[in-house]
Amino acid sequence: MALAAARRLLLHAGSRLGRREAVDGARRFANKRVLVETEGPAGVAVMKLRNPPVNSLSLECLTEFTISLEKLENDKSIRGVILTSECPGIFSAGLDLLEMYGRNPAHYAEYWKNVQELWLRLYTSNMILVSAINGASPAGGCLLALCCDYRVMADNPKYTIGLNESLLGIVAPFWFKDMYVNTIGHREAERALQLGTLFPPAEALKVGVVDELVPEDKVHSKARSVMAKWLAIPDHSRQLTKNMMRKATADNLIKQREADIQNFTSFISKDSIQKSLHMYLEKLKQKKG
Ligand SMILES: CC/C=C\CC(=O)SCCNC(=O)CCNC(=O)[C@H](O)C(C)(C)COP(=O)(O)OP(=O)(O)OC[C@H]1O[C@@H](n2cnc3c(N)ncnc32)[C@H](O)[C@@H]1OP(=O)(O)O
Repeated sequence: MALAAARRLLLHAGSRLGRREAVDGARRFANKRVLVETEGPAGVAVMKLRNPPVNSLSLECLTEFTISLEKLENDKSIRGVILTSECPGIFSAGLDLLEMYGRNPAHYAEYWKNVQELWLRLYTSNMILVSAINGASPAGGCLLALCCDYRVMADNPKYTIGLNESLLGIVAPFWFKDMYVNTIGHREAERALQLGTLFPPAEALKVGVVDELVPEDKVHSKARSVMAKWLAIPDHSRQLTKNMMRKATADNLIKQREADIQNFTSFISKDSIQKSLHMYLEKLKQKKG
């Protein structure tokens, strides 16, 4: 309830801000955790996640992300979005583990509903989405990138990308899996999901998790030049083609959203799963020394 009210407020405030900025010619709007700039080539917005330290997808971050996308979808002048990060060295650490650990079932259900919402909006967006992956991109971070039409990644061996859920003792839901299969094929997806593989850039390129590697300082310029190529295609034919390719995967979740929320909630509430998450969070802490 409270979140729905916050969402309405943000949308309202955002649209007022958007109008003022259009008058000023400064094409930019921001929530606390997502910055959207529309300077540069006409019709293109750059969306930057800025939820330090690691751009984890907290409930607030997911909500702001979804609202920003909704605003861009409603702005008929925007045809493409470059998705990137403002946090140095991190694209996104994925879903916020603290939203899935030590909370109550109602919270897990609310959180998961918002994860579904963002995924459906991103995956089925009519806009051209290009990700400029400028840092580590595990699990939900990889999910964001996989929703895009093209993925450019910084060629820095310190960065990895992949759906690593099984390393945490949790299981990627069927719609994460479906999108992985759509992107890298059944055999590679099966192996990578079971092993929870986090691919360094060269391997991510080889297996098809990303489309192109470039030196770190070229990620944004490359994303822009890729965008220019995609913008040259007529919107209606590109959009219908995208829809044809993605609809079945999205519909598969749409027809069982409630059951998927129930599944997630009962799975994540299990003592054994909470124990696994606790151990993983401890491991993250210990890593620091
Ligand atoms: C059912 C399907 C569900 C889930 C899908 C998911 O997305 S689950 C999330 C999976 N994500 C991960 O496994 C990533 C875990 N994080 C990391 O590997 C590293 O943090 C990362 C992203 C490589 C960055 O490393 P770095 O050394 O730069 O930072 P550090 O590890 O010290 O982390 C800083 C603080 O952030 C906390 N944190 C990291 N990831 C998350 C996260 N996903 N959710 C919540 N919090 C996260 C980390 O614990 C540190 O916290 P601190 O209090 O400062 O100790």
